[in-house]
Amino acid sequence: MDEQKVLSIKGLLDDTPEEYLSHKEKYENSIRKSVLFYKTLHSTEDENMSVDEKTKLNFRNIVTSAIFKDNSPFMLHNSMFIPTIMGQGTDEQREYWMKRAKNMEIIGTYAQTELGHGTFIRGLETQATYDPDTEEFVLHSPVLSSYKWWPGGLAHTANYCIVMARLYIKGKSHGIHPFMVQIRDEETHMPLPGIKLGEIGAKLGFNTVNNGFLGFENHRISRDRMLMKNAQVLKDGTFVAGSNSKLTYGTMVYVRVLIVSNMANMLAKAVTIALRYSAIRRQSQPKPDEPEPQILDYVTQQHKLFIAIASSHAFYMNAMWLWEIYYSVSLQLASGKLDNLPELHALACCLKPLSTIDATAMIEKCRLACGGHGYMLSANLAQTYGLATAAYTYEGENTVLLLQAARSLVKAWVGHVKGRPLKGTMAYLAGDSTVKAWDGSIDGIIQSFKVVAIRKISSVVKILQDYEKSGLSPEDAWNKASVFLTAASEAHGRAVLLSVYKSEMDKRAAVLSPPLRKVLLQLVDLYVTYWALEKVGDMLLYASITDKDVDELQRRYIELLAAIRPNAVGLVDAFDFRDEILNSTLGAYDGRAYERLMEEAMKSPLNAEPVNQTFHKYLKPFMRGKL
Ligand SMILES: CCCCCCCCCC/C=C\C/C=C/C(=O)SCCNC(=O)CCNC(=O)[C@H](O)C(C)(C)COP(=O)(O)OP(=O)(O)OC[C@H]1O[C@@H](n2cnc3c(N)ncnc32)[C@H](O)[C@@H]1OP(=O)(O)O
Ligand SMILES: Cc1cc2nc3c(=O)[nH]c(=O)nc-3n(C[C@H](O)[C@H](O)[C@H](O)COP(=O)(O)OP(=O)(O)OC[C@H]3O[C@@H](n4cnc5c(N)ncnc54)[C@H](O)[C@@H]3O)c2cc1C
Repeated sequence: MDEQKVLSIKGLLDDTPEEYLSHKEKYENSIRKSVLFYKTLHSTEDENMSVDEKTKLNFRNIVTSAIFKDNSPFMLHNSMFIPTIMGQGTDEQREYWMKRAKNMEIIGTYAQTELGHGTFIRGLETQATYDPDTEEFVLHSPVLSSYKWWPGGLAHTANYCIVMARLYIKGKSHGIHPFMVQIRDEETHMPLPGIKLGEIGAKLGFNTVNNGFLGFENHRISRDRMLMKNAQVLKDGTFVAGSNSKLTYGTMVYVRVLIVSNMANMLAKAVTIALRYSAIRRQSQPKPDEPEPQILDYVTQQHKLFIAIASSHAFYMNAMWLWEIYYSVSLQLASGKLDNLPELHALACCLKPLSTIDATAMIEKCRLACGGHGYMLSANLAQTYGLATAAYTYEGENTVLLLQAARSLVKAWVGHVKGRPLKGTMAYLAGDSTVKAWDGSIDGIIQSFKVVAIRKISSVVKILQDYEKSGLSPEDAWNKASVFLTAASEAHGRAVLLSVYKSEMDKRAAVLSPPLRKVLLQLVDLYVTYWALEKVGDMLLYASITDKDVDELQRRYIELLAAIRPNAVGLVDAFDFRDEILNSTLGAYDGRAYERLMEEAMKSPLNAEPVNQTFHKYLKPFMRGKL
């Protein structure tokens, strides 16, 4: 069913703006709409759809659920609960649980993070102790810090949950494994015995996702509730290890890839709002005898916004490219071939951080570009920022992931120096690490970014080796060099983002009409030129750019802004967001921002009466000196 039909469903859109609801009302309203939304979508699903098709439809669920201005309490059900069953369950477990989950007979979440640990998965404390006498696992939260904390939908929505817990058999720890746990009665929705559930409280955003906490008091589950695709516990308690303990972390890689495409979507929404508003907003009078210009004609405004359009395209192209790698590695993993998993992990550890760092910063810049009206919640820019900035932290905090990528880059470089061949997205590290003369072409600039990455990686390896020669342990050397390790990962990520965007666009250019090709390639040029100027220090240090070249780059950048200006509104219209999904007084297609701002203002409960009751209760006595 297309968005048109979905969005026309009565009751799906809010009469009372969510901003004026209480924390509890926001959640209850979001449940009401999520149920309406999914019922509508599921009522149209063709039962003959393959699982893959349905999964894609669920992706659309998640994406279109953005109309709630926040994310749905069902978000984790689709984005992690179902993918974990798919990726970590045996065929039999998949068959049973996927049917129930996809029909929404059960609602699930993914509980890994604890009050005391988020990044350090090996430090998780929730226990799953195997009892061979009863063929059960005993789930227990030994201390407060072991309570699951953060999972979306956990507080009041989900009745099942994938719990990542430390497996103990006969007193021995066998690491972290996934367990399917029913947490609420399917009829009464009451928490089951030995299970403590609750909500973690109000947050910067995600306030309808129902993030919760979960504690176990010796809660028993049957043996078949451990998802046993990658490792097994036999009836007698024998532990059968998987081919690679990190396969348990597979859902995280999947979601990190999903996040890159989601950042493309979030940034596209924000720049659509800000750019459309910039086209209708007129301000100041630089030329006395002319009317106030559109603020979009200020080059500083173009500088704030056009890079966001290009970045959304870049993230989308990189996400589609990364999805292809993900699917291919997933097929290889299914046949026991693991050797490309580290590279996929390293790529996700670069692109998820860079896309979330850039998107968060550019969404905030879109808000700032709208002046006072950008500060209104009715503009839906603050909420979009709140959703995007969460992705800096969840699914692997960005610094930690960049350090993970550095781990792979350092290993690859040390291996290369010893003569081991480099492969895949790291093959360029074997390339020439000096730029003879600055080549201001787009391909030349991208090559310079690769040189910057090579030089940063090789120099941070030298720093590590010098620290270790000085007597530091590898761990202390690593920590001491970690600022430059993350810088090396960022440089690698930049080189990947730029080169993939360019190459993916070049592939598509051949089938585009000449006018469309011209505009889209202008965005590629803008993106590459913008980042060369942003990283001009690295270019000066490693890519032999001169001050004359920089001057040329700056002039080219300004010309690109001017060239894109005539198509700017068309470029955001091409994202094709319906007004209901933008959900913004500033970004509506008809450009009636002022009327919409007033309409929304009048919905404030305070405007229901001309004099608020506090005047007579407090103000008047106060002003008469009688308080
Ligand atoms: C409205 C539209 C919405 C659209 C959808 C958008 C997406 C929706 C997302 C839902 C929103 C919110 C939900 C959020 C959920 C969560 O946050 S779930 C919890 C996520 N938590 C994490 O990601 C924890 C991060 N920590 C880690 O990944 C690991 O602990 C870490 C990488 C830090 C490694 O820790 P260490 O203990 O230091 O190291 P070790 O465990 O020994 O591992 C190092 C070793 O293992 C390899 N490795 C690590 N991780 C992986 C992996 N995932 N895959 C493959 N390999 C992995 C690593 O390369 C090292 O290998 P080496 O050979 O030893 O070098
Ligand atoms: C909106 C939101 C939704 C979430 N949803 C879920 C969910 O559904 N399910 C779930 O399981 N979890 C969820 N999480 C939790 C999320 O996965 C964790 O917050 C995340 O993994 C970071 O862990 P942490 O919070 O413990 O931060 P920490 O790891 O404590 O990070 C704090 C600081 O310490 C630094 N740091 C930590 N380790 C290192 C290191 N080794 N080297 C250098 N610096 C380090 C970090 O860089 C950071 O600056 C969610 C979080 C948010 C914000």
